Amino acid sequence: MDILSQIVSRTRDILETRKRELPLADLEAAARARQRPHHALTAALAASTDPLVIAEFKRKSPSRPNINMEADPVAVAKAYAAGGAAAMSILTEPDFFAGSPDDLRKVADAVSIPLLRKDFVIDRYQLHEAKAWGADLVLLIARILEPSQLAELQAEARELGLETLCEIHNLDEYERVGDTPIDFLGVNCRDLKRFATNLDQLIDIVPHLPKATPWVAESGIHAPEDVARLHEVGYRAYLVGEYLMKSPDPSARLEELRTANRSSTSETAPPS
Ligand SMILES: O=C(O)c1ccccc1NCC(=O)[C@H](O)[C@H](O)COP(=O)(O)O
Repeated sequence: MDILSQIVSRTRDILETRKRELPLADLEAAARARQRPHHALTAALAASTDPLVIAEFKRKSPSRPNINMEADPVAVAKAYAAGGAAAMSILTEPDFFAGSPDDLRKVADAVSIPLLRKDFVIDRYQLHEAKAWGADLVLLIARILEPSQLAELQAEARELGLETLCEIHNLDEYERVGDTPIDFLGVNCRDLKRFATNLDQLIDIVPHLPKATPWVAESGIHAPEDVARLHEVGYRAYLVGEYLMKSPDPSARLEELRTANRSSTSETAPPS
């Protein structure tokens, strides 16, 4: 079984338990009771043509067993907000990423930037969890969803007032998205068989990407030059985890990433 299948299988087990402990009706009531105002990443996108950094909180991952196990989500969130993060991504998957719902809940109470629940969403129950825990956006991974399921989750997310980042790794996965009206298209350049990242792949796929949906470059971004290169070919946002989580000064590194286009020598403007 590949790593994504293992994670999805574990996610199904976790969900079964959670649904028993908190039925959907009670979860919906908790989501309605949450007072946090909505923070839209689409609004940040409309307000600026500079690179938007979606800064990720991630203690570990299958490819990196120890990124920053001691990190405090609220301290990291405040550093990211101070560095000008357009949004923050928070892993809530417990077993493979050492994330938790509490990480998201605490951050939601501490900062006023859009928050992405980064998890392996396969069921509408998880959208309601995301809402109840304070998220503004959810990740939908094309490879683990049937096209019809993707469309249904997208529609329900929208009803709940959640924006969606739909992730693909290649063109076959993009086919699965079809006409589903996602808010952001993420291209993840991590090959989950070898765990290697390859930014060239993000560039090679560009001619095939839709012009009308903003693109998010995901994984393997470790320098302002990476952002500048991807910005030149039309990416608008950058999901960055390990590089920021390992830095002793994430605010400063983030600021360099989000202004990377200003030091770029190229005159090429990203497509609008
Ligand atoms: O990172 C992994 O090892 C991984 C394994 C299986 C599924 C997903 C995985 N990563 C999730 C991500 O997409 C990254 O956390 C995100 O793109 C940030 O990447 P990076 O900046 O390279 O930490």
